[in-house]
Amino acid sequence: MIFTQKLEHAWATSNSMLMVGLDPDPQRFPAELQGHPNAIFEFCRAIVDVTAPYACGIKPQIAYFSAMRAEDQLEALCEYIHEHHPGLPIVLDAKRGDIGSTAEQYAREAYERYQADAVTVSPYMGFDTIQPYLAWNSKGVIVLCRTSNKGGSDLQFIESKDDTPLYLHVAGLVADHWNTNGQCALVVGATFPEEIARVRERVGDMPLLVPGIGAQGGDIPSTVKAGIDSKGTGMMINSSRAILYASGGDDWREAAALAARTTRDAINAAR
Ligand SMILES: O=c1ccn([C@@H]2O[C@H](COP(=O)(O)O)[C@@H](O)[C@H]2O)c(=O)[nH]1
Repeated sequence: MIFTQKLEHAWATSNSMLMVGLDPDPQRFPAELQGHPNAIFEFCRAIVDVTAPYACGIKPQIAYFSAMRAEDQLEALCEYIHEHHPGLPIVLDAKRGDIGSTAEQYAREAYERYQADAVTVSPYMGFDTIQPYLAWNSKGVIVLCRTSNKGGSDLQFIESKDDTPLYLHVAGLVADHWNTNGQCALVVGATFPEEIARVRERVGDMPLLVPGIGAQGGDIPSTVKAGIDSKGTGMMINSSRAILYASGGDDWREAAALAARTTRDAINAAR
């Protein structure tokens, strides 16, 4: 199944637009996992198992694994998700961007090594750096557009051709020229609902990956109202730390499940 079909299926079967982010920080792990040789895998596996019923997908952020020399644990985790939660798309958050020959290797890393359904990429170096990902025509390519951090405005608000801010120019480029096979999605931060609405208006029903609720404080009702598509779905609204570390005590699994369920419900209440 291609990425967008898998995502549409996940939205429908889970009745959820919540994407659970995996940013595993061993210093914040519960006592029972301290010193465990595969602590990152075990922590993430438990989080996936308890939150899967409330999620439309899982987004591991690769830096949290590679910084800890835990790429093997990420590989094992992706295999585990495909085997035990086959309907859940995996979005590898890697924000790659490099010349074509190197991009080919990044694409193999994401889609072959980690078996990701989609990967995040930067548009900064242009179309020839995105093409190697698009060549994997069953996979998703999620392009940074209006990021959730304050400093995103430094570049993304610069006025490009015909006075359009750069983030909207990126949205238009992806919608009109790069998305020939329906594989693309855009990253738009929940911390900027006005820009979410402008991007939605520009790109029609293209899926949006929306980080920035939870720990970054984005408002769920305004995010949903701004980004919902014509079918009443269209968003992967990510929350990582607010779910992963909902409790540092023995009840960490239950607390993560509750945080995921409550977030899913808050998103649905605004649809
Ligand atoms: O614009 C962006 C793009 C990606 N991210 C990533 O999403 C999560 C957010 O984590 P929280 O704990 O929910 O704040 C993290 O992996 C970021 O690298 C983003 O925040 N903003």
